[in-house]
Amino acid sequence: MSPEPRNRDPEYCFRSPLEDHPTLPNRPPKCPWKKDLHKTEQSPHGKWDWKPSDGKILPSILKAVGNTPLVKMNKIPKAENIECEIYGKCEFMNPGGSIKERMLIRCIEDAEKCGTLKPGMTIIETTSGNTGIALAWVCAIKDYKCIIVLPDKSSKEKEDIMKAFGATVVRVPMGEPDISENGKYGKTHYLHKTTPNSIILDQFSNPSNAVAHYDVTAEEIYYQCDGQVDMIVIAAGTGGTMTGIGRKFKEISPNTIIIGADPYSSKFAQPDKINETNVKFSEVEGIGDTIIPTICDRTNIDKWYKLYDIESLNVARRLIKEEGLLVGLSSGVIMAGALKAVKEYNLGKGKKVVVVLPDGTRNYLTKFIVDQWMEQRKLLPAVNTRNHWWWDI
Ligand SMILES: N[C@@H](CCSC[C@H](N)C(=O)O)C(=O)O
Repeated sequence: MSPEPRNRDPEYCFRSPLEDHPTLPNRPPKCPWKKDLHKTEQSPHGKWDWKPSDGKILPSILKAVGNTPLVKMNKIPKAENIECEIYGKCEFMNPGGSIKERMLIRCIEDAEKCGTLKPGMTIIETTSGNTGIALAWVCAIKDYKCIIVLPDKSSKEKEDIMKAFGATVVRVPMGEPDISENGKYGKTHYLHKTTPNSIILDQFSNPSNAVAHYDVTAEEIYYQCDGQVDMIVIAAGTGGTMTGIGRKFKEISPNTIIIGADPYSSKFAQPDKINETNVKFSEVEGIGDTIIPTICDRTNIDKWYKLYDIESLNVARRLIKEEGLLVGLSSGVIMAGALKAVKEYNLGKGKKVVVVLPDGTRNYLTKFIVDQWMEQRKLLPAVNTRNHWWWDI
């Protein structure tokens, strides 16, 4: 199905381009991928020796990554008068709990092959959490040291999981300019400069991120749907999933409609004017940004939808309550975008829609699943269940 790829030669070895001063990871990409490249010459991507589990005993938990279930949704489509099939790609069922694991293993293995990552080194990364969990998890298994730079918006649940794997977690405040001393990229840069024998994998610029989804996640979806995928709905944080899945599908299934879902306050969506809003903050973690990371290729997105937290978080709660899918915040954005898209595109009986569900409820046990948390943020109407006389004063 896919073209035979080139061998990964040293010129493709990625090094985070650290200068003396921190810079934003939104440099122009160097990847030569173009829509019809695979028809004329070999893919620029290296082939990954990735073997999915055969269902027998695994040599380590790392081999349990991927092959996540694709699950039919039943009640939500019915309640919304939607006739097409909607399937959730359950990335929260990866062993570390998110979509970040294939790509993290790929980044590590590529760095090991290139010799930029050697035994005993310390890996430093800034993350909204899921990449950090995946990294801390792989480091625990492979005996690397790990320092995670985590914005204070990210949940305590995520921090605790990383610490359980043995990572050091350094919190940075929101609102600091990203490349300032206390900003997420500035702090990461400083820690790298001052930690001997350290490396930054740089998920925002590292092509191995997108290529993992191109080589594996996209192929899984195509296989699970027997080659009929009419629509895929995804979001972007680094843009790795979007780039990898988008590029592979434009090659193997060019009629698949690719939809991007983006929370208000983020600036990924196109055209730019649909991002215009007074909303400055979203509770959603892990997707959305105001810079477009180096690896993010938005050219394969056919249409973007913007979502408010009130709709996304309530849809995330419905995914749990009505479909039994223990999803996280960003899944609500993507599913809310999917509901709008299938209606607007008028997808009828027999059409197949895949909604990528990036992480799970475990990361947000104190957040959107708690009624009071939702009510405090006016995301759910506050109900006077105790009949307080002063309620409406
Ligand atoms: N700009 C956002 C999202 C970054 S994407 C990171 C990725 N999802 C991760 O798990 O690290 C932010 O910084 O919060």
